[in-house]
This record gives sequence, structure tokens and C-alpha cells, in this order.
Amino acid sequence: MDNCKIIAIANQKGGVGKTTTTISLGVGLAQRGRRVLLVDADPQGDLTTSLGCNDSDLIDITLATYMEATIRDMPIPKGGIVHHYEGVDVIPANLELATTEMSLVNAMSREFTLKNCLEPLKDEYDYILIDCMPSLGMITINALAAADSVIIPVQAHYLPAKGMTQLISTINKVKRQINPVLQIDGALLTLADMRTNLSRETETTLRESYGEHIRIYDTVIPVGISAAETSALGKSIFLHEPNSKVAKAYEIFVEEVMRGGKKRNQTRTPFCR
Ligand SMILES: Nc1ncnc2c1ncn2[C@@H]1O[C@H](COP(=O)(O)OP(=O)(O)OP(=O)(O)O)[C@@H](O)[C@H]1O
Repeated sequence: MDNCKIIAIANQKGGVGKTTTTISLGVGLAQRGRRVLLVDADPQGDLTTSLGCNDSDLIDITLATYMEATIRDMPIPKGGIVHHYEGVDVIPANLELATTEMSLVNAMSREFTLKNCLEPLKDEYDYILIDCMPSLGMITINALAAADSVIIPVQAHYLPAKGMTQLISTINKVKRQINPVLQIDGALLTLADMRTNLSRETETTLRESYGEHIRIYDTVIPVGISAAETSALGKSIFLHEPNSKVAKAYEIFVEEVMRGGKKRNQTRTPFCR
């Protein structure tokens, strides 16, 4: 039986906390005994760098190598998965992934290349989390085609919340045309400073405008310097500052994800007021 859940962490907006959420969720799940693979699907390689997996000895094989091999119908090279000492495995990425995105244009079954790469790995993991790049290009479409579900980090500002309509519409299109099982697990409010009207209003707007259609996680991730520091340290917030408010919020979020939630009506694309 297929027990592996593949979750894409996606938002075409940059800097909304996708990478931080992928790492925190992944490490949090690993701390609870789950076998976790993190896939860096962003040529910027922020997840790779943030976990210190960009050592030149380790980064010979990246997601680009996996995808190029699949495009050419060659065997996937061995040894590309890096183990991080906090208990998660990582498929790293670097700028080569941008070239791969271009090769996909003429590839057969181009939307399914990542899915085909991940298929043989599913037996080894309970969760595969894909950190998407801030665009809705072909690599992100590949992530959505490979995933069972999507988590959408939303920065607590009005404009990023508005961009969700476009994202949800793309997710619905992928669901209709290439991946009928795809679900939206939920949207997670990130980088929130609840002392400001802007963050409070964004939360209200998000819950009122989208809450009927998609789950808005109860957890709100606050803005915190400890989270900003982790990307330079090669470790998660749980190891860097376990007692910080950001770490505590991500702990609760991990529990929320593990509990699952009610399915919402996702057939219509909601519009932000
Ligand atoms: N809760 C937080 N508090 C403060 N800073 C944060 C928080 N979460 C993330 N950051 C910082 O904000 C920046 C953007 O976060 P992150 O890289 O996770 O976003 P992203 O959506 O993956 O970005 P991109 O779209 O560029 O890949 C990073 O410098 C990160 O360290």
C-alpha cells in the first residue's frame, strides 16, 4: 500500500516562508518518527543552502541530475540524496535546475518528470515535501503533478493574500487536467506581526474570503528574528531556538498537518475581496 504523502509547499510569491515552512515541517515530522525527504525544487537552492547541504562534495547530484536522467530515459544516478543530521533526507538543487526547466519544454510527458523521479523513492518515506520556486513555471507544475496535496504559505500582507486566487486557479487547473487526486491541504499565515493592523486584517480577509473553500490553518507563524537567522546556520528553528515563538508555532503547525482536516469544496476558485 502507498503510504507516502507528497506535499508541495507552493506560492508564486517570493519570500513568503515556503523554504522555512518546508524545513520546519520536515524536521518536525522527522522528530515525530516520520521518514521525510525534502526536495528543493527551486534553482535558487535556498533549502539546500539553509540546511548546509551545498558543500561542493555533496552537490554533484541535484534535482536537475534526477530530472535530466528521467527526461533522457536513463537510470537515476545513485547517491544524490543527502542526509541532514536533524533526521531528514534532502535532494538538493542549484542553478542547473533553471536549465532543466528549459529542457522540459520539449520533453515527452514533461509535466510528469518529477513524479517519475519520485515514484521509486515513495517506499522509503512517509512524507516527501517539495519546496517550490516562486513562479508557476514548469518545475512548479511538475511539483503539483507529483503531489498529493499543497500547503500554501501566505505572508501576512494584503497583496500576497490576493495572489492566492491565481495560485488556487492554477492548482484547480492541474487537478482537472493532469493530477485528479491533488488537494489543497491548507494555507498557512506566515511572517505575521499581530501588533499591526495589516497582519490582523490579512488574517481576517484570508479566513473570510477563502476559509469556506480551503482550510486556513489555525496556527499563525509570527515574524521572529530567530527564523531569519536559521538560513545562515544550516539547521532548523527547532535546533537553533527551540523556545522561540516561531519554533513553538511551527510545532503546533506540524501537529495540525499530522491531524489532517476537513475537506473543503475546492471546485470553485475563490476570489479575494
Ligand atoms: N517567521 C519568520 N520570521 C522572520 N523571518 C522569517 C520567517 N520565516 C522566514 N523568514 C525569513 O524570510 C525570508 C524568506 O523566507 P523563505 O526563504 O522561507 O521564503 P520563500 O517563500 O521560500 O522565499 P523564495 O520565494 O525566495 O524561495 C528568509 O530570509 C527567511 O529567513
